[in-house]
Amino acid sequence: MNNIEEIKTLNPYQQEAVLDESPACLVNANVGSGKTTVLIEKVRHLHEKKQVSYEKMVVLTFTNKAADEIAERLSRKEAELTEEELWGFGTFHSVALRILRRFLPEKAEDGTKLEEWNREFTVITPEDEMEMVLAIAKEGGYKIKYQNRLKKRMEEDYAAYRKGRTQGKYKDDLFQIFPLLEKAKRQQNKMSFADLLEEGTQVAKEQEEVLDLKWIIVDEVQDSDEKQLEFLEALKGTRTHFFAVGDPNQVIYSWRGTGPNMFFLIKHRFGAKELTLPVNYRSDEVILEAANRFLQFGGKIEGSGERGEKILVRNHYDPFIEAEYLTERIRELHEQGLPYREIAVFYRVQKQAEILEKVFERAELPYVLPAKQKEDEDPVPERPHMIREYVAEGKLNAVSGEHTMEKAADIERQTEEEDAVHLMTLHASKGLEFDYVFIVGMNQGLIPLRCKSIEQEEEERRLFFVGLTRARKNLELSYYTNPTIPGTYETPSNYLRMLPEELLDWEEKPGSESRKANLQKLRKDTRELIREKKQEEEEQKETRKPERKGRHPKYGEGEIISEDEMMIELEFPGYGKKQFLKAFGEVEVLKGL
Ligand SMILES: Nc1ncnc2c1ncn2[C@@H]1O[C@H](COP(=O)(O)OP(=O)(O)OP(=O)(O)O)[C@@H](O)[C@H]1O
Repeated sequence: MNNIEEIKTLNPYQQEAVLDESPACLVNANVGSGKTTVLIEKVRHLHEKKQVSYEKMVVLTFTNKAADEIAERLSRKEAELTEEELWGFGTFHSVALRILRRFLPEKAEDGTKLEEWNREFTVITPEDEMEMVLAIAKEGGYKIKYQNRLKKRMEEDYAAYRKGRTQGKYKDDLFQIFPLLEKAKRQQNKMSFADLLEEGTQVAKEQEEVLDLKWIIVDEVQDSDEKQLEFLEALKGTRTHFFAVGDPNQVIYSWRGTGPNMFFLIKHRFGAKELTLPVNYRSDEVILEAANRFLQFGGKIEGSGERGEKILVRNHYDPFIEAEYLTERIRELHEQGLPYREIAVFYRVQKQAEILEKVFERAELPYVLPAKQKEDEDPVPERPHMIREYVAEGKLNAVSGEHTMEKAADIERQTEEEDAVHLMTLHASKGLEFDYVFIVGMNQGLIPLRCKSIEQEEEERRLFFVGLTRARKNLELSYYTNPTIPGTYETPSNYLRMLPEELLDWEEKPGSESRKANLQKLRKDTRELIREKKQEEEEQKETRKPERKGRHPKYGEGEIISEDEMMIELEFPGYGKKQFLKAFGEVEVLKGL
């Protein structure tokens, strides 16, 4: 299908977005409304109909996976597309990196070390940067307090230093080390992720005329932070068109400068016209009605009108029992014809995967985890979200900073081919879709996590919204009676109560009717237990032998505790238990007492 035919299959809102040519346009899109579809069709339309060459476009995505998907779809139509042509297609960091590789000075031929970066720089991870700080401290005899928390301190304090702060809250030498670190990174030609973006912004500003971009297109713009915004502004010349799609309801990485407001900030910064994509093509009405309860911006999400099945809510004793249940349930679904790859299990914290993995492995149930998912999706949201794109896909090579399109496509194909259940955190589920979605651990204190602020609470709600809206047809939510993750309450999540009851098939619901019934049963059982116990005591009284006593010439009177043909044992006040051979006849058994 050529681009014109494909545009005809789009709905009028999508078509308007694809064809829009205003200098700046922001598409406020609902979840699952075809953002990716629009973005790809727009790029193709500009190229095929408007003769804009790919080199004059920058198409920024939030993950390498999304960038690869676009590049792959374009390559399918135009086999001879080169990586050079698509230099501007990628994440913010990878595009910044390519700009730097192109425009930074070349390495000095005579090998003299420069005080500035050259284009052969290597990219370092936050861990590498921390090692550099420790080396500088050791060499110069600088003091750093709380070294076990250095990584976190670096994130906060180094960012603050870059903004001009000269002293941190602890009385040590960390802020004196920062200028030395800056110098060392340049001398050693090493760049961190933050350097990539900052330096890339600088160079883009200087080279704006050379780049001469016709279009900047941004996906998931709601997740951009201040630094990324600066990069966009640096790239944009006076004649560059700006087109971005995003959904303020899906902001889930807001701890570093991003926030639901970013979407509206961008609109004003770029003086953008606003378009909408209201129709969700992904999920059935039951799922959308549930999702509507968690919508923070905009009106209702419109859907296809297909009703769908009720959302199952299930209670399991603990994560282990739950994992066993999931194994059986997933097997059952698979036997009914659902491919494993259409089933996903989402959880709030990475640790929850351990039990699932163990049980699935033992049961030989095929499953996959995201390529490289780790601490950045921890419950405590405090990592720079630029790391997310690096870690989420694991494709940005930390040394060269490059990722090849072929390799990425290979990885993609492999995952596509594998028929396996997807296990992932709610964070990692963003942008994906599955027929059947399980969200486990729906206990208060886990989903949502305990929050310290209203902003965090709102973000937790958006995160759950993202999770819910990944499902096309079926959703199953579950909570534990006996949760094992610290900080989790035994009560079901308030989010479950926020869902309209008529949409739910809630088994063992400890609310209203069944709760009353449970209480009544508990009372009845307890009464029965008490009655049984009393009866037992009565019976024991009846069968108990009357107390028997004996007398010993030395120890006096005592109680007979036990006796057989040979021995007799008595307990004497003040002397304790004593045993005697009956044959010696020392004990006189007292009758009738
Ligand atoms: N015009 C259309 N007709 C039919 N199906 C469509 C149309 N547009 C998009 N879709 C389908 O709807 C689903 C969601 O589309 P897409 O993934 O592009 O949405 P999205 O807005 O990027 O989602 P998210 O908000 O989760 O990031 C996909 O399965 C896509 O194929």
